Amino acid sequence: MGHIFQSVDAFRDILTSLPETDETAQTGAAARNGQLTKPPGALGRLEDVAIWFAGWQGDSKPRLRFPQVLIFAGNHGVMEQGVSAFPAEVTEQMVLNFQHGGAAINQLCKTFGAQMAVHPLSLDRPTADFTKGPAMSEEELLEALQTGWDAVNKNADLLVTGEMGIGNTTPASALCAALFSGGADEWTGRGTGVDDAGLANKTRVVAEGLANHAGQGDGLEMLRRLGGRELAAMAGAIARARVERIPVLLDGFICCAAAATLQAVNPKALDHALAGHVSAEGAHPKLLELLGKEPLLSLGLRLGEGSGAALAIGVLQGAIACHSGMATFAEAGVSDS
Ligand SMILES: O=C(O)c1ccc[n+]([C@@H]2O[C@H](COP(=O)([O-])O)[C@@H](O)[C@H]2O)c1
Ligand SMILES: Cc1cc2nc[nH]c2cc1C
Repeated sequence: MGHIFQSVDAFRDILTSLPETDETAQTGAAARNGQLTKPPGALGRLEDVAIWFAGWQGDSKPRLRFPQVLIFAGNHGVMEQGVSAFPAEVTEQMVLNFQHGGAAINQLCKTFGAQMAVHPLSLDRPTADFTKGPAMSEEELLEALQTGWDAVNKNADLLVTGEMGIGNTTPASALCAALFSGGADEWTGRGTGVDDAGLANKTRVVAEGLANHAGQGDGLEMLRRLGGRELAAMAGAIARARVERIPVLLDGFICCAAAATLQAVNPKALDHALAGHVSAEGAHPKLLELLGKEPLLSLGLRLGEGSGAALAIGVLQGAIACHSGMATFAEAGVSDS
């Protein structure tokens, strides 16, 4: 559904009436799963994943042929507060690296046959420092949501949203602290690797953001005040995928914080999404628990750029290949008890 949003409220409206999974396809997939040549439950979580995917694809024997990986990049005014182990210019340098095929995500996309696109969002115009005022204006938030919305290929059958943005674990932590209970210290982690003094400084910055903005509006308003362009673009893409009934794999802490802003507006907004992995960022396990998402992988990654979710494409490919390709007991002439 191509759509030009005239306002953030128009985007908010879309979140109130989202399509649901196809129950018939899901029930059909569950029935098929029960007839496949394996002991019941022997493929463990792969079985649940295939049935879930069947529901969103609307086919009890689904296919996964066209995974899309979208990487959004943004810069952050809050970097003025010294919140990262790396300088802000690395965001743009990494965008060039993505474009030249030299990043981890390029290799993972090649490995799993995913189409990858990189969307830098006004890198020369960082968001405002949220300790001084809202990170974005309404117009800036809207532009980033629309970029994410437009980036989704409606012919894709799986979407991974990833990000690149030096400093962005700080807005992600501030968003979590504002959307859920728990103070700045519970939600703030080391990101790219700040030392103890850096972590204390970051926690102070998150606490200031909370003091200035928490409780001043819904999930999307928090995204405007405390988030960033790449987080908003991921939220826009995840929402678009839902409207197109394209299943989503969420990546690490920043991606999940962006997704949480949608769930804050509509508790069912992430029903079409699974957590690709749990990252090593300190608060990611707690965030996943609050989102009600059990991660598919736990490999100690803390890279971002969609990498953990891209790896989980392989898990989905395996789950769907088994579900749709295996013979039933009757077809194979195997005794079922
Ligand atoms: O995905 C994660 O959980 C994750 C955890 C820590 C860091 N990152 C990546 O590192 C950058 C943010 O870290 P920082 O320390 O600059 O806030 C950003 O480009 C993210 O993609 C990503
Ligand atoms: C080099 C580098 C690559 C990244 N990819 C995603 N976040 C990143 C942060 C850094 C610092």
